[in-house]
Amino acid sequence: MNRFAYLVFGIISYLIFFAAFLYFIAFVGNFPLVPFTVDQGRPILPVWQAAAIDIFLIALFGVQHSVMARPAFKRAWTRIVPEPVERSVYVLSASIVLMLLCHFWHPIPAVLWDAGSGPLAMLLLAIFALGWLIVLLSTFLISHFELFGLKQVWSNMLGHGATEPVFRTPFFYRLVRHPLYSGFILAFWATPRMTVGHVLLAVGMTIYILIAIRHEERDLTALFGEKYVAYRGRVGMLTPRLRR
Ligand SMILES: C[S@@+](CC[C@H](N)C(=O)[O-])C[C@H]1O[C@@H](n2cnc3c(N)ncnc32)[C@H](O)[C@@H]1O
Repeated sequence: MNRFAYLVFGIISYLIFFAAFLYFIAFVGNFPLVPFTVDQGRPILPVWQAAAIDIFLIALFGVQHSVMARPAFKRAWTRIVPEPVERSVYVLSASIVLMLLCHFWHPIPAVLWDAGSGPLAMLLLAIFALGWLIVLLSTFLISHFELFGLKQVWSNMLGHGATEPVFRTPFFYRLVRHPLYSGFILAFWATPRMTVGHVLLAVGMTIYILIAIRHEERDLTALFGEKYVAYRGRVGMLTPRLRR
């Protein structure tokens, strides 16, 4: 019974994540498909008031992601939360924090650049789309269903134990160590019309990504040892390394 309940919980968490992810693409891209976007929806507040709220939301996102992903937190947390659903609880928490960010975000409308609607704007939109595509593809390259907790609840349903983490370097991962984060950075920065609010989101998320990489690489080095150290030595972090 528990196994089935965990599986249902895992599937529901995954579906909520997917809806939040699609919403977030529309939010960053300012698509009028959703009520709140980075530049539209909430009333315009004085700049410092809006900036304080937005920075708090980015920090909340960063803290949730960083703290709940650490091995020490997971060890303590799985004394309360059953191990098979630990990742699904993480995914659900991350989705809730992402939706809070989208819902309470306050635009700061001053424009920093505007490429209009010509070829440059098209190019920036294409880079934006490419960024999200890289994010999605990267999740499949390192194991989409494990990253989002479905593999864990399914293995548990079949009565298998937890699987050991596997070090993978397919495709993009041969060029850069963090393609998923590179994709996010492209998606945050590539916009035909950059406002102060949007640049705050892009800067905040880029800082978060740089901090996340530090923590993630420390954990990966502890987990995979020399193999990861060698990989780090030969492959660039967010952009391919130019050979001499
Ligand atoms: C949100 S994903 C981001 C992956 C990577 N940082 C990127 O930007 O493509 C984070 C998870 O991927 C795992 N991970 C990162 N690089 C990996 C690799 N080369 N092989 C297997 N797992 C990896 C980390 O341990 C972590 O659980």
